Amino acid sequence: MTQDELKKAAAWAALEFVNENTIVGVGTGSTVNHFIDALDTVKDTITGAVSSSEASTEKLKALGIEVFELNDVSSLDVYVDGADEINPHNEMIKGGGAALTREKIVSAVAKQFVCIVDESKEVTTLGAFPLPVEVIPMARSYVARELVKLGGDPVYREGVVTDNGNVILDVHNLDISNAKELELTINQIVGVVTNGLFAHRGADKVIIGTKNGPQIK
Ligand SMILES: O=C(CO)[C@H](O)[C@H](O)COP(=O)(O)O
Repeated sequence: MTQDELKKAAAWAALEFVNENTIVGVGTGSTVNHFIDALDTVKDTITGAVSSSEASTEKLKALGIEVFELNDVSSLDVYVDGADEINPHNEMIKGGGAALTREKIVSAVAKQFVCIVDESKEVTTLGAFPLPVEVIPMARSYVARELVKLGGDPVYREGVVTDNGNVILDVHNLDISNAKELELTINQIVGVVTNGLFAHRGADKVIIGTKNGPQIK
């Protein structure tokens, strides 16, 4: 099976966590795109969705799924999203698609975070995937120097502007043995909007697309 087929299998298995008459939190990325296709098959049973990116919003609306503003929704049963890496504690690196800030906001509102990944995303220790950090544009060089002090090698993701009008630094070679601590440390740097460590709000359920079928942990 290809990586995309494994992503698709994990995404469709997430329908199990979608309840009737609810608003579903929807993430961003190629795995989530499969989930949105799956959601299309049950769209008459749900109230609608809250989305974490312009890209997902566009896809949801094109299928006729109503997209609500997060400010108009007081709670979400479930948020379904992919990840770039996930460790055995269900801590993740996210933001490969530059949607990390809205993803963190929508997931904070949800009672349950269901992470959908193919098996290549499972790691023992986070950090082989460079950590995305969303930064206010004028703070880019300052934040980069501070990230170097933390042992990282930040690389400016040229040509990318987030849905919030900010830029992304992808930080290589960080020691992420303590993801919760590093998440807070990086958030303390002035000019950082969010970093892609989802450790304090990790996944509650993980659906892994494997060659033997989707496994739910
Ligand atoms: O965090 C994300 C976007 O900001 C995605 O969930 C992550 O990059 C995984 O993407 P894909 O499903 O395409 O592998």
